[in-house]
Amino acid sequence: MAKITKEDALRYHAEGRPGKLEVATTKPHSTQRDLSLAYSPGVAHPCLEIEKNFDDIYKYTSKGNLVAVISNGTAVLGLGDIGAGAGKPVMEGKGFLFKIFADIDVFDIEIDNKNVDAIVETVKNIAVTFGGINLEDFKAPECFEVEERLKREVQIPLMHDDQHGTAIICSAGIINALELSGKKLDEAKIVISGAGAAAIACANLIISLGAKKENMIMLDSKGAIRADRNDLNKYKASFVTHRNVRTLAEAIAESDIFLGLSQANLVSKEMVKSMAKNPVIFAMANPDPEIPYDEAMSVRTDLIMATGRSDFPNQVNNVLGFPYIFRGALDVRATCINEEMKLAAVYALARLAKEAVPESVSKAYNATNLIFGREYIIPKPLDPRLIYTVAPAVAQAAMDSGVARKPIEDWDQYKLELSQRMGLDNQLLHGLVVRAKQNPKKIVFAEGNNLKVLRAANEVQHDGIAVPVLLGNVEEIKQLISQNQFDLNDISIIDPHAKESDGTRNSFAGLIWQKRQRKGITLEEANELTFNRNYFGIMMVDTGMADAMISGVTSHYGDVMGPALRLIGPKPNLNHISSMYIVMTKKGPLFFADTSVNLDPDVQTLVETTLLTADEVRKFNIEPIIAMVSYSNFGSVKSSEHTKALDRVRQTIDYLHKNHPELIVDGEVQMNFALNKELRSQKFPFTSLENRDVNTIIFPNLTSGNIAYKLIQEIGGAEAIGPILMGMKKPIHVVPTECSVREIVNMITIAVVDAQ
Ligand SMILES: NC(=O)C1=CN([C@@H]2O[C@H](COP(=O)(O)OP(=O)(O)OC[C@H]3O[C@@H](n4cnc5c(N)ncnc54)[C@H](OP(=O)(O)O)[C@@H]3O)[C@@H](O)[C@H]2O)C=CC1
Ligand SMILES: CC(=O)C(=O)O
Ligand SMILES: [Mg+2]
Repeated sequence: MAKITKEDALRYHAEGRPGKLEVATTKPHSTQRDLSLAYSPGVAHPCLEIEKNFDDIYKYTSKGNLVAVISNGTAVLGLGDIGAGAGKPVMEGKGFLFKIFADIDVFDIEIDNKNVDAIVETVKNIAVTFGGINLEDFKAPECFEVEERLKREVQIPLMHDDQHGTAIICSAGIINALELSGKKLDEAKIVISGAGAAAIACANLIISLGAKKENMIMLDSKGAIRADRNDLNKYKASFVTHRNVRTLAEAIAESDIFLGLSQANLVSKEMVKSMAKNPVIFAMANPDPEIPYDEAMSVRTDLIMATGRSDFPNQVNNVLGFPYIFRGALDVRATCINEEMKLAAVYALARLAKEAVPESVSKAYNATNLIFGREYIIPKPLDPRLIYTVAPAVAQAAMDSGVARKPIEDWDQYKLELSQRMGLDNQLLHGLVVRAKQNPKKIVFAEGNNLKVLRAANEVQHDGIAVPVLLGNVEEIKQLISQNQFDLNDISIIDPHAKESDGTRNSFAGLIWQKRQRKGITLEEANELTFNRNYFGIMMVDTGMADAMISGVTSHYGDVMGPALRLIGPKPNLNHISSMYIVMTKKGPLFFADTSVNLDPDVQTLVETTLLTADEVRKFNIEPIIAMVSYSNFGSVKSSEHTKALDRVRQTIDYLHKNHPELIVDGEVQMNFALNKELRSQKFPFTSLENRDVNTIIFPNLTSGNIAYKLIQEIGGAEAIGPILMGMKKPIHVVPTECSVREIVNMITIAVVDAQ
C-alpha cells in the first residue's frame, strides 16, 4: 500500500463538505403533505404513542439503529490527551466505520470535561436518544469508573471500545497465533506494555481464556508494575509482578508473547531477539506500533507479528469488532454487552480466520496469500462475512445469557437481512440457495485445476449447495487444495487421462461415435475427444453420471457450447437453445434474453426464446412481465426494407398474442418506456403490459442484448448472473472467462435448481 502523507490526510478531511459524516433523511419530503407528516402536526402522533408506551420509541424513531460515539479526548489513539475537539476526527471516523461496516448510524459526541461525575451525568442524560453507547478514547484509570457506573445507569448496550473491542480482537488473534506457534496460553510468558484502558482489558480477557496472571508482567510509563511501587491505581495493582524486573528489556527476555498497548517505538530489535522461540508480538499502539512491523520481522523468522496498522499483515484493530458487536446487540435490543457476548465475538473471529477467504477479499487487498497462517491470523476488515458471522454470534450469546429483549426467531432470515443491509445479497439469490440446499445436485467442473473454480467448488460444497466433481490431474488438484487449505478432502476428482478412466472413456467414445458417425466422426476421433475435459464432462451429464456441467473459466465459449449442442442438443420440441442473464438491479431482478446464443434470430427463434425465458423466470417464482424492446414504440417507425429486425419483433408479438394469450408480453417498445411504467401508461395506455413493472426484456438480437447487460453491469454497478442456457436437454453452463468466484457460485446454484 502506498504511504499516506500528512497532506493526503488533511486534504481528505477538508475537501468538499468538511469532515466525514452528514445526516441523511429517510422519508419522502417533496410535498407539503410530507412536511406535515414529518413535522408538525403529524409528528405529534408518534410522540403521544411513545408517551403511552416507551418501547414504541424503537418503532417510530431512529433510536434502535443509532449509536453515540462519546469521547473526552484524553487517550486519543496513542496521541494521548489532545482534548475533546482534537479527538473529533477520530470519533467521526468511528461513526464512518460503524456505517460502512454495519449500517449503524452514529452521532459523535465530544465532552469537554475530564471529571468522572460530569461525564457520567452527561452520558446518562443523553442515553435516551440512542440504541447503544460506544465510549471511546477515555484514558485510564477514569475510563474504568466511567464505564462501570454507566453500565449500572443505562439499560442499553454500552462498551468502552478501547478496553473491550481491543481485547476481543487481540484475544482472537492470540488464540490463532498460539495455535500456529504450538504454545499453550496457560503456559505462555506474557509481557504487556501499557497499563491503561486497552492493556488492562486485554490482560483480563486473555486471563478468562486461560492465561495465568502469574505469568504476566505489565509495564506502564514508569516501568514494571511491581509490588514495591506506591503510585499504582487499583487496576494496575492487581497486576503486580513478584519477579525482580524493572525495565521492558528485562521483562521481555525469554517471553512468549508481547502485547503492546502503549506508545510507538518502545521495543528494540535486541528485545525481539531476546524473546523465547516462536514468539508472538502484537504491537498495537496507534498510529505507530511499539516496533515497526518490518523491523521486528527482520530480526527473526520464527516470529508471528501483528500491529494495529492496515498496511501490514495481521492488523489487530478494533474495527473488526465494534461494528458487529453493536449490530448484534442492537438487533436483539440487548440491555448491555456482557462477558458472554464478548467471548462469542472472540471465538467467531478466531474461527473465521481459518475459513477459506472469499476472492473479493483477496482482490481488495491485492493478496494471494490470505490463508490461515503466520501472515493471516485474523480476518481482514473488508471481509464481507464479518457482519453475518460476528453479529449473529453476539446476538445469540445475548439471547442465551438472558439480556436480549427482542430475541431473533429466524436466523436464516436474520443473516439474509444482514447481507441485505450491506447490499451483499438479495432475495432472489437467497431463495435459490435455499432451494439448491434442499436437493443438492452433482455438478461436474470441467476445469477442476483452476483456482477460481476450486474456490467456488469449496464454497458450494461447504454450504451444501452442490456436490462437486472435479475433472483434471488428481495430484495437481490435491496440491492446490492443500496449498489453499480448502476443505475438499473427500471431493471426487476424475482424470480423463488416468488409466482408471479408460472404461468410462471407451463407453463415452462409443456414444459419441453413435451420435456423430453420420457427421464424419470416426471411432478413433471420438476416442480422442474423450480426453478433452469438456467432452468428458458433457458425456457425464448426458449419461446421468452428473446432473450438470460448469465450464468456461479457461475454455472458449464455442469450445464448450459447440460440443454441448452437438452431443446433447435442444429439447425435442425446440429448434434452438437460448440464453438469459439475470441482472440484479436496485429495483429487483431483471431477466435479459437472448444475450449469448442467437446472433440474428428469426421469428421462430424469438418466439422460442420468449417462451423459454418465461418458463425460466417462473422457476424463480416470479410471473414474467415481458417487453420486447427495440428502437420504436408500437409501430412508431414505419416498416420498410430497412426494418427487418423490427418487423421480426412485431411478427413475434403478433404470434405470441394469438397463440399464447396467457403470456403478458408486448412491444415493440423502447427501453425507457419498457422500464418506466408511469411513462408508458401515460403515452401507451392500451398495451397488455398495463400498469405493471416489466421484469423480462427480450432483445431483437444478440448484439443489443449482450451490450445492454454489460453496460448495466459496468456503469450501473449491477450484478449479472449468467449466461443461463435454456432449452438444452441436459444442463450445461458456460461462465465467462473473466467471471468472479461469486459469479461461478451463483451459476452453480442456478444449475442445481435447474437440474432439480
Ligand atoms: N489496535 C487497536 O485496535 C487499539 C490500539 N490502542 C492503542 O493502545 C494504546 C493505549 O490506548 P489506551 O489504553 O486507550 O490509552 P490509556 O491512556 O488508557 O493507556 C495508555 C497506557 O500506555 C502507557 N504508556 C505510556 N508510555 C509508556 C511507556 N513508555 N512504556 C510503557 N507504557 C507506557 C501509559 O502509562 P501510564 O499509566 O504510566 O500513563 C498507560 O498505561 C494507544 O496507542 C492506542 O492507540 C487502543 C485501542 C485499540
Ligand atoms: C483503534 C483505537 O481505537 C485506538 O487506537 O484508540
Ligand atoms: Mg480508540
